[in-house]
Amino acid sequence: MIEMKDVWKTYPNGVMALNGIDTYIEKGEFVYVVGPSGAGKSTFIKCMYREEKPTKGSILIQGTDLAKLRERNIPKVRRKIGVVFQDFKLLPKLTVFENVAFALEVIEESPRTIRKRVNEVLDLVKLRDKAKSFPDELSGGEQQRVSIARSIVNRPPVVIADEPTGNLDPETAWGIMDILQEINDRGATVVMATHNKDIVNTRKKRVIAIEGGRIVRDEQKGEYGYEV
Ligand SMILES: Nc1ncnc2c1ncn2[C@@H]1O[C@H](COP(=O)(O)OP(=O)(O)OP(=O)(O)O)[C@@H](O)[C@H]1O
Repeated sequence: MIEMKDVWKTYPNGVMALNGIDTYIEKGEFVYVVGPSGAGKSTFIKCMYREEKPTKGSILIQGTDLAKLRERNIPKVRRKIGVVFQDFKLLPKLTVFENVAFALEVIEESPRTIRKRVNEVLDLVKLRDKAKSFPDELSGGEQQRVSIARSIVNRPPVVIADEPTGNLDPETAWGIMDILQEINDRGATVVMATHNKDIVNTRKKRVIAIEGGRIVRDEQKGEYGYEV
């Protein structure tokens, strides 16, 4: 499903953020990416949806090499990948419904399909009653649920989340994990970078630990493994 082969990333300022990453993530897996601050987790995640282009190596997602992708083909591949951010990145002037619908409008789905799909995902994240609200009228947890709804409305086979619970209190964070689990149960592959020790140690999954831009540990049902 996702295969990284000898992936290196050096930023223009000379920082070597990834130093030879090799990994394979199977369809339907749920993977935590952990490691100290500055280890390269975000860079790893960003390369996975071609927000950053690796300096060397290949990243195959369903057979497409993201490292070789031409700029004009990026949007098409991004549709296969839902992305969830720590800071939600909702459009403040659009309602909840409009924020989620946006991804479908871009690909010119019919208004009927848009209404149906948006309502479906808003039901999944339990926010149908907030469809007409604006992001600043919602709590942090609700905003993150909108952002998850937006990430899956295209039905991508892969959902990538970079510290999705980083801005949320512990109880709200668990609610977000329940939704990501539901998405995984419905068949999507989920890759999530996190500093949340409790979540990793409670919801045992595959853990990939990155330090100094290298994978230093890769365990099924792994532990967080760092002090917080
Ligand atoms: N756009 C950039 N330009 C230059 N250097 C960068 C850039 N983004 C990240 N870096 C550097 O690359 C290294 C890896 O950063 P990255 O954000 O991937 O780490 P991280 O593990 O996600 O950290 P954190 O847990 O603090 O979010 C760090 O040294 C960081 O300073």
